[in-house]
Amino acid sequence: MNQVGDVLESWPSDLFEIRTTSYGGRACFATRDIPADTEVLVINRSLGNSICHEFRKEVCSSCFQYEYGRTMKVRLPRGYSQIAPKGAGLWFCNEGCRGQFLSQDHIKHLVEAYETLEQNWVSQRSKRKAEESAENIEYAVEITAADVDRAWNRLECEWVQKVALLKLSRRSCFLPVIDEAEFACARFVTNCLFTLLTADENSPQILAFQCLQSNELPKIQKFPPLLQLQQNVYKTLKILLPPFLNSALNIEIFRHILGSEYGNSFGIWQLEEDSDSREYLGYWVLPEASFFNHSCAPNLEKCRRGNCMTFKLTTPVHKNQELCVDYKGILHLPVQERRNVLKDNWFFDCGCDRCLSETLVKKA
Ligand SMILES: C[S@@+](CC[C@H](N)C(=O)[O-])C[C@H]1O[C@@H](n2cnc3c(N)ncnc32)[C@H](O)[C@@H]1O
Repeated sequence: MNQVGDVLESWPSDLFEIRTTSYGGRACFATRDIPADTEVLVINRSLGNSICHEFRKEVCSSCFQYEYGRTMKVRLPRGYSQIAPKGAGLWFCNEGCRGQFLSQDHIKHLVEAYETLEQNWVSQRSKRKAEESAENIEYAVEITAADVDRAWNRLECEWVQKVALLKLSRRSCFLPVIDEAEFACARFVTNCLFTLLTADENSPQILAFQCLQSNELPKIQKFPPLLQLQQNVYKTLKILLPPFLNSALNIEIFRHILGSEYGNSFGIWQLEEDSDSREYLGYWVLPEASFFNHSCAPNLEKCRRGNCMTFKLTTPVHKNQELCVDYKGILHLPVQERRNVLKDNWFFDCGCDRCLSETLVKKA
């Protein structure tokens, strides 16, 4: 994986740079005095996104518009009926959004891949019902890094190599029956592979992605069934993805996509409502925005406009001051509760100035 130095060469903003901190890995620091309300970063393309299963017909696949439970009106145009007779699980709020989505280079490969996953999802319906009631798996108490590596090595040696020797028509016997979470995850990884194949490999987005911190181990330790979920998704994609996207799929990239997703994704929230009543529609990964650390006294606010995300200063900052966001909407909580939320969800002990000063006051 790349070093941050490579990312900085083509960094999209000259207002801040990435440096290593003493308390929490890398973070972003202002390169000059900057006034309040400045947008320090604007991102127009995600590495990948995932819409929660229950919202997939109700959220625009292009701008994430959500209209209070109404199914989106616009589907793929007639010209796509050959490669995507079931509509590839894509819904749009209007033809402009559909046009924008379909205008991406090589988009037919993504549509074809989504359609294949969609057809598999529908065809497994009856098997899924039978499996759901049969499931009763026990998991080890504490999984180690070596356990995770071993599980993937086993999959590579015993499953990938065996399936690769089979004729295409025989491979479907080795398809796992997947559930909603696995289906959504398969679409997310497909979306990421598409971006990795079609974006400029020297773009800040791709270079930043390669440097993202992975939280694979703490996440699997906290939710052991995830390892099985990931392997089911990998098997599904290895068998079903058409050649263009399959050419980019290997275990290393797959683990990095999911490992980095766990600590670096941003929620996609309904826009029209306030923060107490808005729906959580899904999430997306924005690698260039993933070097902002959390602070319980942040100076940046995130704002989504359609499929564009901006990071704007809420106060003026001085040269060398750190630029931070609030990861979880927890600023109103007492210090120990904030720290528990961050530890449970993001696996870190918050080292921000506010936590340090409030903890010291408590101890004094
Ligand atoms: C989105 S990344 C931010 C960039 C990260 N520091 C890096 O080097 O890639 C989130 C991770 O940064 C670290 N981090 C962010 N905010 C922190 C804080 N307030 N205190 C300690 N660690 C923090 C944690 O390891 C967290 O999982």
